[in-house]
Amino acid sequence: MRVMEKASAKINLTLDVLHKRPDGYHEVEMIMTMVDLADRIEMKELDRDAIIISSQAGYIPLDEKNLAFQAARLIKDRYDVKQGVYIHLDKKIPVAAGLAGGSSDAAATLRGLNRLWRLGITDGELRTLGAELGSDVPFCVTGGTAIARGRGEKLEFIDSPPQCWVVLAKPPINVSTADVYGKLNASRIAKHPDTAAVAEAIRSKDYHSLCDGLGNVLEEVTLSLYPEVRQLKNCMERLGADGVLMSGSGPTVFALCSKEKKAQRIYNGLRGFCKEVYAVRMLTGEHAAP
Ligand SMILES: C[C@@](CO)(OP(=O)(O)O)[C@H](O)COP(=O)(O)OP(=O)(O)OC[C@H]1O[C@@H](n2ccc(N)nc2=O)[C@H](O)[C@@H]1O
Ligand SMILES: Nc1ncnc2c1ncn2[C@@H]1O[C@H](COP(=O)(O)OP(=O)(O)O)[C@@H](O)[C@H]1O
Repeated sequence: MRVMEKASAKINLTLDVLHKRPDGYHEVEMIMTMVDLADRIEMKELDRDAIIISSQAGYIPLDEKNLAFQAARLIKDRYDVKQGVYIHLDKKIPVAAGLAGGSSDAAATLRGLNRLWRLGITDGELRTLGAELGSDVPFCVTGGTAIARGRGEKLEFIDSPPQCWVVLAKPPINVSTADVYGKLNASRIAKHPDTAAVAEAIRSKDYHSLCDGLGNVLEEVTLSLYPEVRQLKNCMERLGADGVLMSGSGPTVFALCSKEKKAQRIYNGLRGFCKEVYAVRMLTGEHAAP
């Protein structure tokens, strides 16, 4: 038997940090949504009890450091599955980019193995399992659009944003999420985004208020460490984007555009000095699941 799963990338439309917690994590409030850029995960039964990972991408770990491996091991241990699995990751989402590529692969692996091994685990239980693998994994299990709280695992699902183009650009630097959170002074954040206002803009399909409300408190850390991320933001603004923001801990920056022509112009304008540029659609309505 063989199953395939799609693992979509997420962007953060808002990302606020309320305070640092005693366990070292940060209490967040953020709006996450999926975009049409995805890895494909193939899972096949193995005739021996092992987890084998392969990928066409040369730059991700293929051992127990891979989040898909960790997801497979977790579900095997928790449900006492004696069968092995071969997992192939067709990577399209840039790595260590702020787009939750690894988290989405882990979530897709949980969904896929639940089907492959007919375990009958509910979506809610898969999200709870996912939280053991990483803060973004529960959202990636279900996809769509959600306000995430806690360390990211407490989810309130909301409507999809209005349909638009999303141009993503990742500068050639690697940013560590732990490092960015570690350098944030949570008690001295200059400007907090208004997540409730952005959620209301989404509910009322008010695209312009959505663009005006974009905000991410981690930008102040990543932009000060890597001036090229600020340059990229400025460049997207000059090229006429309706709204521009860094996703997650970065370094990927995204531009929202309602018009395809404008998205194309931004895409072409960025290609000159950034290798990893994508123009994709926001995933909305029935397409919003990963
Ligand atoms: C910043 C965000 C926004 O969506 O995304 P990315 O930039 O990773 O895509 C997430 O909060 C990242 O989630 P994720 O990448 O799953 O983080 P985890 O593996 O759980 O944690 C990595 C490290 O980040 C820090 N961390 C993470 C989440 C959180 N709420 N507070 C934290 O302080 C901790 O130092 C932790 O050790
Ligand atoms: N399946 C995977 N795909 C991508 N990266 C992975 C995967 N498994 C583990 N990693 C590791 O996780 C780290 C974060 O990757 P990723 O999830 O792409 O970043 P982000 O959380 O910033 O979006 C990288 O250092 C990468 O080596």
